[in-house]
Amino acid sequence: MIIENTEIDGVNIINSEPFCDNRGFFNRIFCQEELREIRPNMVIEQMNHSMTRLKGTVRGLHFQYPPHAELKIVRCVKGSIFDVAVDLRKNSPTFLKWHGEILSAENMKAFVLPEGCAHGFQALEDDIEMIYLHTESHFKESDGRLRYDDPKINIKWPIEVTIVSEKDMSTAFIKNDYGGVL
Ligand SMILES: Cc1cn([C@H]2C[C@H](O)[C@@H](COP(=O)(O)OP(=O)(O)O[C@H]3O[C@@H](C)C(=O)[C@@H](O)[C@H]3O)O2)c(=O)[nH]c1=O
Repeated sequence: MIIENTEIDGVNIINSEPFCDNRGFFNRIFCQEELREIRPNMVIEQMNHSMTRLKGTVRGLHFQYPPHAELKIVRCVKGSIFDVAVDLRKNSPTFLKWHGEILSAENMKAFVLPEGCAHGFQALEDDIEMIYLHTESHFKESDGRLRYDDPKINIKWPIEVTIVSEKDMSTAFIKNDYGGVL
């Protein structure tokens, strides 16, 4: 696994080389030892799988508030997506900045989002599938959301937005005195 940094501290890309032969491939998704430089002794509490039917659909932006703030590692295992991290750590030099990356079943990249960053993505084709690894379980009461189209973040989604869930559409826009998450 080769770990790349981005302009947002703690937001990393993990590149991996699959073992290929005439049967297909074998690829490592998580290795505590190899990811030690990101987080020593990382404990994965939950793993989730989602499918998104329609190209252009946006899910997000989501995070969990403390005490259940979590690190997430996400991969696209079918199709391709535009994946986004937004920095919500108020003392960070990149507060409210975002980083986007194309993840696909083909490029096998994983995106690491640390505690205090929101996550969202857009399906770049129909029937995409995502795998998530989480260092915290899901806590409904710690659910945090931002609008995918918040002008204070101004994410440039690559294609026309087709579907957004009702819950995500009913999220409030950021106020002027927004204090962040961490
Ligand atoms: C996120 C989540 C949802 N759920 C339930 C709640 C709800 O009834 C149903 C669907 O939830 P949502 O509509 O929030 O699903 P979705 O919009 O796909 O939420 C996901 O979005 C992306 C961007 C992320 O980063 C993920 O961590 C997750 O928040 O699944 C769980 O049981 N466990 C979970 O970890």
